[in-house]
Amino acid sequence: MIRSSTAMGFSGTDHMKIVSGDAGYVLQDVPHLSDFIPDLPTYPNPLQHNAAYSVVKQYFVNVDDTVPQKIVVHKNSPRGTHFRRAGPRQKVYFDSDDVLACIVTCGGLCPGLNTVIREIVCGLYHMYGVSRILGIEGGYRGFYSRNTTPLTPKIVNDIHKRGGTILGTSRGGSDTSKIVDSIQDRGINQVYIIGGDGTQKGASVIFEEIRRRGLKVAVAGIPKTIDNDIAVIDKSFGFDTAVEEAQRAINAAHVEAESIENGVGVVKLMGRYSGFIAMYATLASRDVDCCLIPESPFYLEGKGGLFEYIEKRLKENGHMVLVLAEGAGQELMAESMRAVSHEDASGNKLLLDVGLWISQKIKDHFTERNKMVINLKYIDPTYMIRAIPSNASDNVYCTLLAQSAVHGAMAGYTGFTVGLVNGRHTYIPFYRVTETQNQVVITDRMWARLLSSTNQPSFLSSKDIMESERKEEEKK
Ligand SMILES: Nc1ncnc2c1ncn2[C@@H]1O[C@H](COP(=O)(O)OP(=O)(O)O)[C@@H](O)[C@H]1O
Ligand SMILES: O=P(O)(O)OC[C@H]1O[C@](O)(COP(=O)(O)O)[C@@H](O)[C@@H]1O
Ligand SMILES: [Mg+2]
Repeated sequence: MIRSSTAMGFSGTDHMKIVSGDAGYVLQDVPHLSDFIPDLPTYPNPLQHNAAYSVVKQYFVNVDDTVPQKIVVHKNSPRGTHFRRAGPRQKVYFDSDDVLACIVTCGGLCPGLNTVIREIVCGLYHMYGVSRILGIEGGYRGFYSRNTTPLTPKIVNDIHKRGGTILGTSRGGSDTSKIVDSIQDRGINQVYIIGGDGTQKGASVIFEEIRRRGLKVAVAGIPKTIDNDIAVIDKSFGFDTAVEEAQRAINAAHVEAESIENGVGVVKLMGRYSGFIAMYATLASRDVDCCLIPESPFYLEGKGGLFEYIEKRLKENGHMVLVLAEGAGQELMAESMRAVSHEDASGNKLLLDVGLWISQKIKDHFTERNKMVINLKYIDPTYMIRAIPSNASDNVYCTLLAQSAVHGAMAGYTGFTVGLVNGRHTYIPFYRVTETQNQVVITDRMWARLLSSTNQPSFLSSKDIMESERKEEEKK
């Protein structure tokens, strides 16, 4: 039995809605329009008359269905945190003719953005009969500085075959009250926000302001991050595509390196704070001798250092390939360059180019010491990877995310991000995806698999291991 408990009150940005049950069951629920607007009318879900869906047994999701965050459990361990299962509900809180939806894309590009836009438009239109959908151009600031563009299934028909976002995007410029004024003035009542961690923080404050004003407007986030750095969810869309495309750069580096004497191929991949793309691209390739990520500190000189390892690999194998995430070695580099730190328009730290820096360091080391002649080739495929359309599996994933968002908003849920948790689509409250970042845990099995596949040094002292374990403990 589920006992509705404690923190149903909403306060400031801590709008937590928590339901607890027997055996340590906790549901971190998402807000609903009826939480702050009384006596809202409901309507039967139009899908029940849809020829395709009406024949599906149990098509509508049971209102009590929830998905556990942890699926590995022990006999006596508490059941732990759960999220509301995504999907169509029997009752909806919007009459389709009254819906005016809008879609905005914010932050950096990511393969699959256009697919999500397409499937929100087609989902609203074909499943719910909603035909008034606006595109907000150029990210958050487009709400108040640009005209809107109408979106129909015809207009978005083949956009999933193109990279980028047809709506344009931007960093910075998220003026919450101007955005909500624009939503209110235009009569928009469903807002679909596609973007990364920064965007979801923006979506959360937009939702807060909408709730404060008591507007019947559903706010749904669709998490976008090529870096896979969004917490809670299994994986972000575009990540698979990025790992696949990164193989082309790694292959090129490998071909170059093995064709010349003492060839060293260096490839820099995306990953500001999280090295998932570098880690998975390395594991997939098998041509990589060393992978460096932000989560795992490393050093260059001396015993167990990178230079010693490169020399060893060149002597053993005649060539080597190094893959690094853009956020790797930032502290090491800042120390050696005494660099001043800068930020982009969204407040993200602007990184120094670790690829160029490390390439120069490697060249200097081998030429200055007159150790051996090396031939180093540096490849930075960042924007070539980011700009491609999503692959087949990401296309399917984007479709399901978009449809989950549409079902959630139509059912009156708001202030949520859609996400895959243990293979099931869920609605996650904003605060859970914005409070921490998803990072590679260097004391987990996956990083151990990588170390054993490349045979690179771990560069870790026992102090580093303890520090990593402490950080993980803090997150729990
Ligand atoms: N803490 C925040 N509060 C409100 N808006 C934010 C916040 N952080 C970022 N944003 C806004 O979200 C948008 C995208 O953020 P950015 O960090 O550039 O990309 P991403 O969403 O991909 O992480 C920008 O318009 C930015 O102003
Ligand atoms: O050149 P830009 O647009 O600032 O983007 C660079 C950043 O965008 C990313 O690809 C993704 O970052 P966001 O998720 O914050 O958009 C990072 O890996 C990279 O540091
Ligand atoms: Mg970000």
